[in-house]
Formats: sequence, structure tokens, C-alpha cells
Amino acid sequence: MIEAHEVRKQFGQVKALGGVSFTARDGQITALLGPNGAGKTTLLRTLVGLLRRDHGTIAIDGIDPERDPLAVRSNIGFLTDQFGLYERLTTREYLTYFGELNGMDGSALNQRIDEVSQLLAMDDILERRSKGFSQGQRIKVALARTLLHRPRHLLLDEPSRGLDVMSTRALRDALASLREQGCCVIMATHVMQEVTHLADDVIVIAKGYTVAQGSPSELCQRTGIANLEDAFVSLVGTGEGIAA
Ligand SMILES: Nc1ncnc2c1ncn2[C@@H]1O[C@H](COP(=O)(O)OP(=O)(O)OP(=O)(O)O)[C@@H](O)[C@H]1O
Repeated sequence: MIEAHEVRKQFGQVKALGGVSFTARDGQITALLGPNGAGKTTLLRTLVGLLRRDHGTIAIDGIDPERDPLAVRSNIGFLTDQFGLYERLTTREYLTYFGELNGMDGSALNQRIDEVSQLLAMDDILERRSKGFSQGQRIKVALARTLLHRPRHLLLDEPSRGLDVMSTRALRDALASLREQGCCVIMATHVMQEVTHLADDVIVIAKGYTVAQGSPSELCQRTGIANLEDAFVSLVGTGEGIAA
């Protein structure tokens, strides 16, 4: 479970997070929804402990990421907007390297790489060097790395950007099965269809503040609007930042 209370973060004069509070439960996919610049990436980076918050509390299964970053990170898979692939390594070599950093090795690691590769439908790029990979191929490798050590918590920053229809489906299936396994998944996205299809719970943030949290149908009920996209627009008070 991930809990945040009144989290604030400022970069110089820019208030990226003015006050964010929410609870993301195990066995649920929680979508993080907000217009461009709302603070989603900043929030995810703060939750993992990559950024120090200015104010508020964060607990990942009860542990503050600033107090015990190693304990928290060993239980988190974080997909950022920067993948950091090594162009000279094949996908398998890259995943082996990160698996070993997480204390995995030998045939168990190889088997896990094959499992994740199948899950994400990326067998065709497993033995290729990442130099020249397309955006979708790059994000698959980064996602595979994120899932490799079977983290209990997954924080994903726009995981489906650049993926084709089949890969998007593979990703959705993968996330649904992780939910079944009891993982706590938080996913920042602009894709309403993804939220409608996948999310159990939605956190809406705008200008650095949480404006609502609830299931897609609760948000529709609360706003009295049947369509989630229109309900979202009504909650954030603007039409900006939505993918068609
Ligand atoms: N390192 C930084 N230095 C200065 N300002 C920053 C920094 N990181 C984020 N910001 C600012 O904080 C605000 C929130 O940015 P953030 O990237 O968290 O938004 P976001 O919701 O992820 O946006 P998007 O949907 O466009 O990816 C923005 O105004 C952004 O310009």
C-alpha cells in the first residue's frame, strides 16, 4: 500500500506539488490523471525517494522512502520517462545486468527474463542490441527491467506511450495479472480508454493538488457526468492536456 499525505514539492519559484494526499491499495491499479504539468512525474519521483519532498508524509508499506530508500526501492519497480538503455547490450544482457543488481542470478534469472519477455511480447528483440530500437521497443525493455525483480509496488509514468495496439494489449494483460498477484500499481496516463479499461481507482491531480480520488464510476457519479473524460475535464476545470 502507498500512502501520501499533504506532499509538497517546490523547484525554485515553481510549486510542482502544493498538497497531494491519497491511498493506493494492493491488488488495485490506481491511475494518476492530470493535465500537462499537473505534477504527476514529480509525485512519482518523490514517492520512490528520487526527490526529497518539502513537506508531508509518504509511506510505502509503512516505510518512508527518505528514511529507508534501499528497503523501499527493492520493493518498487519504477518506469520513468527516461529509459537509460545501453545501446551496446542486447536486451537479455541488459536485463541480466539489472537482475544481478537486484540479487538475481543463474538459471532463475534467465527463466525470469524469458517469462517477462513473453509477458510483454518482446521475444523478437531479446537477443538484439538496443541501438536503433523504436520507441515501443525501448519502452518494452524498460518495462521488462521494471518487472524483473517481481516488485510489490509498480510506479509507471505513461507506460503505453509509443506502444502499438498488440503491445498495448500485452501491457494491459500484464498489469491485470500483476493486480491479481496483489501488486499495488500506480500509473500516470493521459489515455482515458486505459483508465476506463484498467483502473480500479483514479487520483485526479491539477496544478499540484489532489482534486479527487475514486473509482471511474464514482468520479462520474460525483460530477453527475456519465463520460469519464468529461467528468475529468469538469474536475480539473479545463480541457487542456487530454489525449484524443
Ligand atoms: N527539475 C525541475 N525544475 C523546475 N521545474 C520543474 C522540475 N521538474 C518539474 N518541474 C515543474 O513542475 C511542474 C510539474 O511537472 P511534472 O513533470 O511533474 O508534471 P506532469 O504532470 O508529469 O506533466 P506531463 O503530463 O506534461 O508529463 C511543471 O510546472 C514543471 O515545469
